[in-house]
Amino acid sequence: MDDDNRVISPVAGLDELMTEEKIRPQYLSDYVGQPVVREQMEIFIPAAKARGEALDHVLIFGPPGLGKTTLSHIIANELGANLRQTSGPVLEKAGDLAALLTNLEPHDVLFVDEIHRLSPVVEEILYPAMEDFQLDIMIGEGPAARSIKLDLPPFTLVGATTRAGLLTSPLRDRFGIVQRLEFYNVPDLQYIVTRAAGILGVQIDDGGAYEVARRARGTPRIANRLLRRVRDYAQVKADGMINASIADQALNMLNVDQQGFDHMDRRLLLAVLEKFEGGPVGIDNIAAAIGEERGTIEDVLEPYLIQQGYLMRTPRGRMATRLAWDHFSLSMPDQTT
Ligand SMILES: Nc1ncnc2c1ncn2[C@@H]1O[C@H](COP(=O)(O)OP(=O)(O)OP(=O)(O)O)[C@@H](O)[C@H]1O
Ligand SMILES: [Mg+2]
Repeated sequence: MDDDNRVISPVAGLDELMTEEKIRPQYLSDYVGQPVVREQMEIFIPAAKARGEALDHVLIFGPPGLGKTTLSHIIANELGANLRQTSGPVLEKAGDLAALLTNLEPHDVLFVDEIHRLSPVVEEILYPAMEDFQLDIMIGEGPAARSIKLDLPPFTLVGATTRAGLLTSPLRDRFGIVQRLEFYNVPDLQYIVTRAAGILGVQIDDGGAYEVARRARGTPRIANRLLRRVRDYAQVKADGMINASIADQALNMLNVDQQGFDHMDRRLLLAVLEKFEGGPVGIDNIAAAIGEERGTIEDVLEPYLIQQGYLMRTPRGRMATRLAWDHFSLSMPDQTT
């Protein structure tokens, strides 16, 4: 699909996962931005450690690329615990989860990515595991089937999801700590770009880092990816050094506009403006109009447009704001008529 090739797609590409590991912050002190999350975790983690207990279960939600996986790694590092990773769609059978749980050591962190995609049978197993560190599982089939109960070591479940609204409420209620990640501001992204450049050995000045940060859709993953593409450009078209003008030229070439929007963002906004007169228009109609899945629009495309004030969510559907009309130099229809 179109979206996979977006240079500003917040979703990680396969080739990207390796570089991401290299630049992923390891401790809270390198976790830039997210002041609320940091402040809270800097209290909860040492407190649990001092009591010699497992940290309460943590739910992390936020759009792709904002640092959910990173935070889960940091939590394990800060606790000095092992991190076991899995994800909702991978755990097909109750036994898959049971195998993971019974192999945990006390105070380990079990990271379940895409936790909203757990199957109901697996989710059922998770409830007593989270609440009482108990595993309740059926062994065998038919008349010989019996249920067994096992004690589990105290552990911390860290769940990540792009939208908290996708979780069932019994699951959500079992998390003692809920952290919502926000889009990053430009100074924080500039810091992230500069730090990544240092690790990757890329030469960039403040103006260059600022330009990359400003056009990164509030998302560290995009900032780091734009940095790599701008580096290529600087290498071929200049002497390798990234300054504001090189960054600007490279980003223009990549079709990332001054606002950090790319063709997908523009297509969505233009559809709302031109095909639906600015809305309100239902999300399914937008999806049909731009040939994109509803879930992608909700998780990936619109959160940033909403946060930046270009799009609004209303009970009757999505509506473009004046900013959106102005961005495309279109005149807003008179609302009073
Ligand atoms: N707070 C941060 N400070 C510095 N770098 C960050 C921060 N958050 C994320 N990053 C960088 O952004 C990259 C993407 O972050 P991460 O993989 O944690 O996102 P995610 O929220 O798990 O995304 P997805 O929803 O796709 O799983 C990481 O490799 C890391 O380098
Ligand atoms: Mg992740």
